Amino acid sequence: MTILEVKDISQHFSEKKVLEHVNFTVQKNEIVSILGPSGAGKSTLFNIIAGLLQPSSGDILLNGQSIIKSPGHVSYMLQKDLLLPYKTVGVNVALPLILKGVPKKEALVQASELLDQFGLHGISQTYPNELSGGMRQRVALLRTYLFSSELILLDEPFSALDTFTKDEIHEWYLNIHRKLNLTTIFITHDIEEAIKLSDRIYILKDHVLNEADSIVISKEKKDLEEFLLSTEYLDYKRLIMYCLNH
Ligand SMILES: Nc1ncnc2c1ncn2[C@@H]1O[C@H](COP(=O)(O)OP(=O)(O)OP(=O)(O)O)[C@@H](O)[C@H]1O
Repeated sequence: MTILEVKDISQHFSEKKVLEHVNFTVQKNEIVSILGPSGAGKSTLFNIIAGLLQPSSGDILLNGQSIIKSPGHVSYMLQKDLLLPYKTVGVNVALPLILKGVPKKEALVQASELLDQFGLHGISQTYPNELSGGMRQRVALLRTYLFSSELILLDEPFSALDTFTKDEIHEWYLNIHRKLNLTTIFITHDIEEAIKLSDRIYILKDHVLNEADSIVISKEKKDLEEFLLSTEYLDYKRLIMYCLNH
């Protein structure tokens, strides 16, 4: 089932052409990555999907309804976690519920349950600066989920983390994605991360991105470690590097 349709989006800033006839879809429960060189227009595309930027032309449909220049329909998380430092982790996670009008006490109970469910026991009463980078990102991801569960946009959420923490958080995210039935679009520069996490990869290059050029990653995600050592994985990597360079 198609959740998101990006229809013929073009974006020019004065004379500068950034996106030109971008067309793709995202299906329910997919993880889709958008890979592309620096300055290709990935964040611009996310800002358009998030309703923060009006494109020069084209349309964005969420479940068939246009969401052009209409923020609040999708959840959007940037590289920096933007947790409120003077609020506890529990309040930070509960914030979307409180903003939706859920009474604070009830919101805190729900936030605490969500933290417990996803391996973050006993940190509700702590403050963000008491947590490691990886833990902060997990807290921020759970908060992003509570903003709206339909579609989550993640702009390089793991790029500041070290390899070891990244590996752990990838496994963790795949788990919550599955359990919470999420649909996610990732922006990343990291080819390995894209192969590991995605069902499909789109490459944004020379202002263009087309549904027909998506790379489908068919893998048994049951054993991620085995997959990362397989020739199949290397073949995907080679293919993506070729697409980025030609
Ligand atoms: N508001 C704006 N006005 C003018 N130019 C802009 C504006 N926003 C983005 N750009 C330009 O559009 C191009 C694409 O920027 P964007 O941030 O979308 O790329 P990106 O692929 O996300 O890059 P990176 O991977 O480095 O974050 C850049 O050349 C940038 O300078």
